[in-house]
Amino acid sequence: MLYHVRMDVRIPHDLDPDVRDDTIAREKAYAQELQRAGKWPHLWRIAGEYANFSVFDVESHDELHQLLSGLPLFPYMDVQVTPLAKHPSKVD
Ligand SMILES: O=C(O)C[C@H]1C=CC(=O)O1
Repeated sequence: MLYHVRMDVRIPHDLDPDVRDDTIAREKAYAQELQRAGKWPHLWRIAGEYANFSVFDVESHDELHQLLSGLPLFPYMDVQVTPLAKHPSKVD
């Protein structure tokens, strides 16, 4: 199942810089692990924003929720999920 996900990162300005840097480093490692596993096939920066458009390829809503809620930056993100269905005009 494919899901389009928009993540807007909103790290509080008063967060300890060491905590911020560690969280961002752990986020990168986690994101790259999921990409290598084929679960996160698209990750694009939204130009001019601390936000991304992503596509996740997972088995279920529950798996998506588990992966998203495991993001180290999850407490500092607004996340919008859109389930994707096949378009009837798409050429395979
Ligand atoms: O920077 C972001 O868009 C947030 C998040 C998504 C992947 C990652 O490494 O950080």
